[in-house]
Amino acid sequence: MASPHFRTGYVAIVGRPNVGKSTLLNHLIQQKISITSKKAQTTRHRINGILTDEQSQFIFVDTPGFQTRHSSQLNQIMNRTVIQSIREVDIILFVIEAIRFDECDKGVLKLLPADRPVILVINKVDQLAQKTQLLPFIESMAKEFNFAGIIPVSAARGIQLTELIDMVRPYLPESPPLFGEDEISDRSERFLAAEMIREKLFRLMGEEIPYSSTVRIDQFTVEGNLRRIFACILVEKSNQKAIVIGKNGEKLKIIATQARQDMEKLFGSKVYLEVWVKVKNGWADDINTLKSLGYE
Ligand SMILES: Nc1nc2c(ncn2[C@@H]2O[C@H](COP(=O)(O)OP(=O)(O)OP(=O)(O)O)[C@@H](O)[C@H]2O)c(=O)[nH]1
Repeated sequence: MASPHFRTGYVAIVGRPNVGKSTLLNHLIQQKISITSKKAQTTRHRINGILTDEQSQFIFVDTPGFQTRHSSQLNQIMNRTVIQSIREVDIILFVIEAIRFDECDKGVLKLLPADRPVILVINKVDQLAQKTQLLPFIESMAKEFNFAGIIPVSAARGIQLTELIDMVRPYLPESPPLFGEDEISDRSERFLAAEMIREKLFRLMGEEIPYSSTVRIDQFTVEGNLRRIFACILVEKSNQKAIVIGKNGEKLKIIATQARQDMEKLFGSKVYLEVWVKVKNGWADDINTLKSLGYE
């Protein structure tokens, strides 16, 4: 039974691409749901990760990085999703890198609502050569915005994450938990399967493949302890198709094998996975295609 003072609320994690939002979410909820890679802009959908302890339930809304360089429909939709998800939360974690506050960070900060508590999370402190640089940076950041709190962390190393959780807790409204103990994501398995493939794609391809490549699940069936999944990687150009497939299909085989192994762990079942690669010209600017792929 939840205590009468149990707290439950929504927490948004925002910040420009590559500051470590996905890493932070993963470490906070101790589960591999959101996707991280060296490539910016891998998180495209809103993902809810949930952390429940004895006193509270934190429902995290992971948001895509803001895009300022490109102006395709996809980026506009992504920015809209960010703003939308911020409106629905109780508290915002604004993530930046130690000790950097650039124009892109400023742009993100400007979009945050003034009527919501914002905690400044200064990530990657493990990378700091001189820890003495931190205090003056914190002082200068305190002048930029009326933050509810400022905390240096390392998401990757798990430094100060308990302290961050304790800082967030008082801002959640008193309420019983909204999700069951073992629910870690409200995203469907279908979506998570696509994310697994996409992560492998970006990890293996790096800069060779544009971030606008995407994964579509054509068929997802559960047959006893087997999930049968047919997926399709959509690329923009035929030369990219050849790159993804690789010589004798080797690259694609690695992507599919690694994705299948991750899925088997996540779903706790056997997975039969087939992955195809298709060229979809100019899909990033085709609003109807975006909608059919599940972008809001
Ligand atoms: N050294 C160090 N690296 C980190 C830390 N947190 C994240 N990183 C790295 O920073 C890179 C970007 O991390 P992500 O979690 O993908 O960043 P993101 O903000 O979610 O990026 P987008 O999805 O593009 O918006 C990855 O290579 C992470 O391993 C940290 O605390 N220390």
